[in-house]
Amino acid sequence: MPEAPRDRLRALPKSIATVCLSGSLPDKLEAAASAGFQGVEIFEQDLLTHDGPPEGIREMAADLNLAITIFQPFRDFEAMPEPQRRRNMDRAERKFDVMQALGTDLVLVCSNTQPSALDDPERAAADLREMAERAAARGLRVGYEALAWGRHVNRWRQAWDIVQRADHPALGLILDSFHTLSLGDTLDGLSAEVPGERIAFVQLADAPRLTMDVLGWSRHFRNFPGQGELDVPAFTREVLAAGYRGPLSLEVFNDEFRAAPARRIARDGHRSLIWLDSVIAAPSVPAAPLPPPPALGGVEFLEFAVDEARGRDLATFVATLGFRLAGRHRSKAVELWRQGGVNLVLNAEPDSAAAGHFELHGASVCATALRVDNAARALSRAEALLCSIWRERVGEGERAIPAVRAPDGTLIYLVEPGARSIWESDFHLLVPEEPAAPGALAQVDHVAHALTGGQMDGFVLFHRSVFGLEPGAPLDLPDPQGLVRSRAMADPAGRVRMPLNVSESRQTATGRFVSAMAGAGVHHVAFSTPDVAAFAAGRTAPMLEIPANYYEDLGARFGLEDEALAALERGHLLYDGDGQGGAFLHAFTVSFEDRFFFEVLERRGGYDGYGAANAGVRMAAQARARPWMPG
Ligand SMILES: O=C(O)c1ccc(O)c(O)c1
Ligand SMILES: [Mg+2]
Repeated sequence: MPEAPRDRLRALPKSIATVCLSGSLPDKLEAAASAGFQGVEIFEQDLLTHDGPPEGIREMAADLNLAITIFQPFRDFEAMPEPQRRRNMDRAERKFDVMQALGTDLVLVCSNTQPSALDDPERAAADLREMAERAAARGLRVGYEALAWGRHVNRWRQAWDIVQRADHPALGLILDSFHTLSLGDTLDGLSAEVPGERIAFVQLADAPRLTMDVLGWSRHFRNFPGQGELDVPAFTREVLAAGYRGPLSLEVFNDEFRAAPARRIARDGHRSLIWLDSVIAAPSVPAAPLPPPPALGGVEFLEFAVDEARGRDLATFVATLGFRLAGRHRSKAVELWRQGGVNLVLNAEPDSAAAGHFELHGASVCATALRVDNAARALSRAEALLCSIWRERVGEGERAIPAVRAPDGTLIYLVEPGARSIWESDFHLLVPEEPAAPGALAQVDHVAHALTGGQMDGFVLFHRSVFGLEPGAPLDLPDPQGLVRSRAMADPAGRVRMPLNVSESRQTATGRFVSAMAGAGVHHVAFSTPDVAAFAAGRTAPMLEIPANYYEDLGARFGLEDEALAALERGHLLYDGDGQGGAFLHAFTVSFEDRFFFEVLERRGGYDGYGAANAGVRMAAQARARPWMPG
């Protein structure tokens, strides 16, 4: 019986190129092994800069149980005129010496980029045949990869044509998802044209869609599968369908990755392959290697780390938005503030996860609780995806809520609907539920995060793989003090939404937040209401002032009546439309100590975005506004 693609992937060794990781070569090997990889690609540059013989690398890798899957790259080899041709053969022999010392049998030859290279597939094939013959004499193999910017060879079909012409058992084809997908090519037809055993090696990388030269794109902006916008799952499916059985190897050139701790990046890399494994499954495959992502029912609560004084201030602030004290924890210094389906937990309990967070970051969101259909299953998925799990100590009779630690160190609690709510089991509830006033806040619509440079890809992968949130297209938002890059994550039903913002500048709204917070965290929380006009009319919250010019322009852009514009302006409301009858009305509070702020919004007619068109106006207003101060 033919194996299902998914089962094949699970059996394939997972490898990562040393070029993905920061640090010395021993650091890189150690990080790859600790993240659970079985193999590494050794980049020549990492070997050249290493102070020690290749035999030492071989031993180090063996001690870590890492296979050296390939040595690379070997450049500008094929189809060179003489005398370079002869010199290249000598160069190859010297690389073979290194490979034997390293203990790897495969070398990657990438297609020639030299202007002097001949446009002659027969010559390219003859050169590769000779190289393969020399390799075979030592028990080694050669793989040929088309670089997307190769002088004459840049598509996998051209590389395969040359490999076929060379017709040597020690020469195979190397496929790299970036080179194929960046040119708009696919592997369609691969399994009909290339026998699996002729594929010598497979490299995987994703990337954001950028309009720039492909070399620069490849050298600086690749990322791990699931972090970018290329169809790496489709690519991988084709490779497996062709019968390839070798390693799947991550090869990512990325400036941010190379500036980040190697262990974190290696763990993200392994997580990306586990995720890939789960999404390439054909629907007909029965056994899931990963429990499916949870069905999400929204945000059950947000927990703020405070001390007693900050807790009082924050309570005063949220009261202006209509929240009421609804309960006190049975055994801890924790209050519940509630409105509609929104629960805000103010945690001032010493010696708790919240207290640790407060020490480090000050008043801020330390945990988000998601409503999930099955907490145990969600937890086992998270564990399989290399996440760390947290269990807070609980008092007698209180409910233990399991949590996953997010990449910023905050907790994500998993709350399952139960016979007794966590509020009933853990809190003395104070006020009975009342019917909602007009304009009352109903749900948490989205929780926006501010990230420090280099954190975006890790966050995207974490939320995509663990919770099944899908990333939207990356957006550039203009702050008066610099650029904010944004990407919104949401579950398919739109119940959990999480825009992620990152800024290189410390002066933008995002950058100031990250400075104030000493790290990444929740930047703002948006609440939905069925009637934002009623909210605005009855508001006592300190809202962000919006300049009159904004409303002038709005009238012109959307053809709104003067009456409607005046109402928006009175309510400090921003407006966006999706061109399909959907509309978005939203207003912002000033910030709480320049740390975080709240948004109140109404979605109409299926509007699915976040008012990105208004982000520039909001950020400029925030640059002018003073934070809210108690009293
Ligand atoms: O950027 C490069 O030159 C380069 C080298 C080797 C590879 O395998 C590759 O994909 C790119
Ligand atoms: Mg490659």
